[in-house]
Amino acid sequence: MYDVLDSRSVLEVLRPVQDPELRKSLVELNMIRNVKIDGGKVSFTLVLTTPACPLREFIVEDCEKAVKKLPGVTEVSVDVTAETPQQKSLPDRNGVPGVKNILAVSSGKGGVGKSTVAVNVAVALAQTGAKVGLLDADIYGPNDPTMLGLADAEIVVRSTEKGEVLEPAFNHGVKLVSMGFLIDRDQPVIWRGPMLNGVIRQFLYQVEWGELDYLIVDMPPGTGDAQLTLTQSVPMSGAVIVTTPQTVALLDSRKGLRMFQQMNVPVLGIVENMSYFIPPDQPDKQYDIFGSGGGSKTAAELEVPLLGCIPLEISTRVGGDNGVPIVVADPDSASAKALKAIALAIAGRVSVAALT
Ligand SMILES: Nc1ncnc2c1ncn2[C@@H]1O[C@H](COP(=O)(O)OP(=O)(O)OP(=O)(O)O)[C@@H](O)[C@H]1O
Repeated sequence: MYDVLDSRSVLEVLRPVQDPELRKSLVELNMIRNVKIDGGKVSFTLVLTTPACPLREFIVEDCEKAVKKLPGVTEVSVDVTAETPQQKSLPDRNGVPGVKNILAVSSGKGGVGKSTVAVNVAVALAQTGAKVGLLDADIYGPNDPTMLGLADAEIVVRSTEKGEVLEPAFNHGVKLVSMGFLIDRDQPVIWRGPMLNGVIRQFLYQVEWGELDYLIVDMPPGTGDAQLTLTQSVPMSGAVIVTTPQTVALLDSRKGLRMFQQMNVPVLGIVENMSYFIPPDQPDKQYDIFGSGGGSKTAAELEVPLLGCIPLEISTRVGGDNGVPIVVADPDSASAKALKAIALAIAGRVSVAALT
């Protein structure tokens, strides 16, 4: 079929290979670059659309199989890198310079594990090599500093030509700015709309976030001022809604979902947390403490994907309290595996939305 083994013939055999999520040719998406031939050895770079690509191995295997079909090929070497696409811009909302995607982690009611999901998803994305920031906008319970092992960190304010800027704290590969760094944890704070508005905008635009693939915003529970400020200020790549299997939590998450939809923020999906309890002394057992199947039912009803279900495990709570998220403390636990899969699913959906 091909007389000579050259970069053109390599690109031609790779042309039918598709990105399974984007359903387009890798060659046409400019994901194959730098093709080199050395005797029978073919090497090239595969540029994925996110370092957290859930189908990385699958795509590499497809490429290798296709190129090995070329006569004369003795070895195929694929160097995998990633370029996360910038989300689509909106005419009425300015993005944050250097930040490619802003994602909200939200919940209809408190205590469902929203911060646990936000922190672990952020760390799991960073573990894949993505550049990640976490903005803790949960003014009523800013737990992210504790969960990320930064309870005693102090935020640095620097004066620059552009005015004062905040330097985020950093741990487990994630940059963090939190209301918790600004308020005295033992003092109740009454936030009025404009004040809250100002702080959220400051956290978006006056923080030295640098280059980020993903800025994850841990929202306060409910559908109040913070949600409005955020969705009206910046273009958002999407929102993830955390719920538990109970009916009340599900009803509340429906409200949250509608709010994002009204603000034209794509809802990437629902995460069901505390889906079932795994006793530490009987890891093969499961108890459906809060019922079962609620997350998938709501997801189906509202026509959004269920991104995953996270069990209730003592080690997840301990990881949060100790500042070592479960995806770091016990990466092989059922919760960590679920959280890592959720992080990859989110990254995959964000790339698809940006490129289609
Ligand atoms: N899957 C889980 N297994 C065990 N414990 C969990 C799990 N998810 C969350 N928790 C624990 O439940 C408590 C509440 O979780 P978290 O703070 O993440 O919820 P939240 O929805 O952000 O709450 P708030 O509305 O107060 O901010 C924490 O102690 C956390 O460690």
